[in-house]
Amino acid sequence: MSKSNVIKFVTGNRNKLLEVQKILASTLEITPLDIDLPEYQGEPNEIATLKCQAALEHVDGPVLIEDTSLCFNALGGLPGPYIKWFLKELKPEGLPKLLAAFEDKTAYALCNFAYSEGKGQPIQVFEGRTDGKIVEPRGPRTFGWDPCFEPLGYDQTYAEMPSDLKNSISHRGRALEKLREYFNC
Ligand SMILES: O=c1nc[nH]c2c1ncn2[C@H]1C[C@H](O)[C@@H](COP(=O)(O)OP(=O)(O)OP(=O)(O)O)O1
Ligand SMILES: [Mg+2]
Repeated sequence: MSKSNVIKFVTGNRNKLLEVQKILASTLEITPLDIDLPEYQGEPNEIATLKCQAALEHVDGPVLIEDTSLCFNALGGLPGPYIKWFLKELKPEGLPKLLAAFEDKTAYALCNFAYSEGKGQPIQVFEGRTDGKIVEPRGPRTFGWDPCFEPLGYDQTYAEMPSDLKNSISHRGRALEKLREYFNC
């Protein structure tokens, strides 16, 4: 157990952490805690709540977690929160193949942050969504499915964009806008 008043952001994903730190910059102080939390099933907001409850078992004090989904409209929103396993097995080039039989290539990225001041305290969820489409991978393969996701209104994939542009329109950036509103910062 680590006790502190600063918010512990619990994630096993370094790229997420880097984006969150860059987006929040000096507005909200977070310190990372590298723990692989369980991968739950359910609706994205339920998953975020369960993940936050699990994180509260590791930390004494304020906790922040997030869970990310990539939802294909032609597949009724799947893979959704299970995108991690699809990406692991299929790699980015496999994702557009899932939609080969469909004309509709549209998709949306969802990010659900969950925050609690501590064990026994309420859990607040903040959701951000960015609509786009699934394309053949383009750009650096630095972060997950970024090369396959082209946000609506742009001709670059997330991977091809400068990070400031991605962060200004991304599912994660939009969810963190709500978190900042909540904290008034
Ligand atoms: O902006 C993103 N751009 C591209 N790929 C992304 C992004 N955000 C998450 N991803 C990937 C990571 C993981 O393969 C899956 C989400 O799964 P998710 O459980 O939320 O992430 P994770 O297990 O890597 O880290 P964590 O320890 O915070 O749960 O999509
Ligand atoms: Mg995870």
